[in-house]
Amino acid sequence: MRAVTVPGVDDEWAIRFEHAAKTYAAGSSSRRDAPAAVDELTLDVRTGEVLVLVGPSGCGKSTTLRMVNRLVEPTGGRVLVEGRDVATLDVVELRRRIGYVIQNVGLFPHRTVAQNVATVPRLLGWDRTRTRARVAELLELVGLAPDRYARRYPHALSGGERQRVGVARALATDPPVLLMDEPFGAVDPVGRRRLQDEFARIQRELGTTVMLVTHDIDEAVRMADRVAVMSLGGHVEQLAAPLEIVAHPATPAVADLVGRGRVARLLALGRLSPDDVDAHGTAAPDAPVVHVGDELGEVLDTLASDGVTAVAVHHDGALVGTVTSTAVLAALRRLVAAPAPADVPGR
Ligand SMILES: Nc1ncnc2c1ncn2[C@@H]1O[C@H](COP(=O)(O)OP(=O)(O)OP(=O)(O)O)[C@@H](O)[C@H]1O
Repeated sequence: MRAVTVPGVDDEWAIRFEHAAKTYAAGSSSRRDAPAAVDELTLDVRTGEVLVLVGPSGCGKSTTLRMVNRLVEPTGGRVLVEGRDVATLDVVELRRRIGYVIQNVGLFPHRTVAQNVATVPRLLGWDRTRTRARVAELLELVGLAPDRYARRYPHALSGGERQRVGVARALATDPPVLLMDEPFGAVDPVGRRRLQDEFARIQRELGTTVMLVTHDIDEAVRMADRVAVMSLGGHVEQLAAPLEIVAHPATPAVADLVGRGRVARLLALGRLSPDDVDAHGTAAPDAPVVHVGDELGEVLDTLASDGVTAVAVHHDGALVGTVTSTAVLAALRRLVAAPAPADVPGR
């Protein structure tokens, strides 16, 4: 927990939007303001969580994100980071404390990978030894061997490798907050999945508070601790854990977003629980084994690929029974039927 301690401020959140609003000025041809890109947004991002904003194009996701590092100045309300209203902070200082990763990263083309990653440490006046050590550490962290990559230029990297350099650069000074705008959008689906998994590992390791924007609901439910589904005007339709969003969409707009492919998402998010296990069931001695806590999708895969009716279930190293495909279906139904905990947008 690296939040600045401010008297009277609960440090469980790292970013807070208080009735934050943004109306862009209309073009010169019109005398009227455009409708609000973000209208009265109230939302907390908890310290150490990954909060994903997802929603249709133009609903205000990037505007919301950019109000945090003041690339966009709110026209109403306020945004606080670690207890402080960002409008009161020096913008350069603020941006040094907030990592920012965008699609196509924007690496400096005439600087090497190492020089790109060292951008903020150099601005902060770190000495050469400390900077070099940090660059090597970060490249290792994002899976780019320093001796192979440090001296290369961005044009000699794949899209995925460039994106990794962008993440390393954003993390150079271990910022408490990281903003990511479609960070994996330009990477092919397989590379994208790998980057998402690796980034999740890095985030867990560092405990950074992350706000990530995507229009891809699958990316949202895979990456997020909580998902905020937005509609036009930065309106939060639902704010909840990924499973909750998929199992219990709160509004028709959310239902629409998660509707297609919902069962596949439930299979990826739901876990095998002791309730799904038949304690008296028997499986062939050489039957494959699954574990309590495995993804339901993995369990179903095992059942399907081995052509068996039941597989053995282990829990804490011991055989506890068997599970069948019927039980997996029952588990899915239970997920959808379970009563939804109250979702209060913004908290
Ligand atoms: N600089 C700007 N000047 C005027 N209008 C803008 C500006 N930036 C964004 N907008 C408008 O504000 C609204 C919200 O845009 P924003 O980029 O925040 O949406 P988004 O949800 O991130 O969209 P996308 O998924 O397409 O990137 C849109 O109607 C957009 O046209």
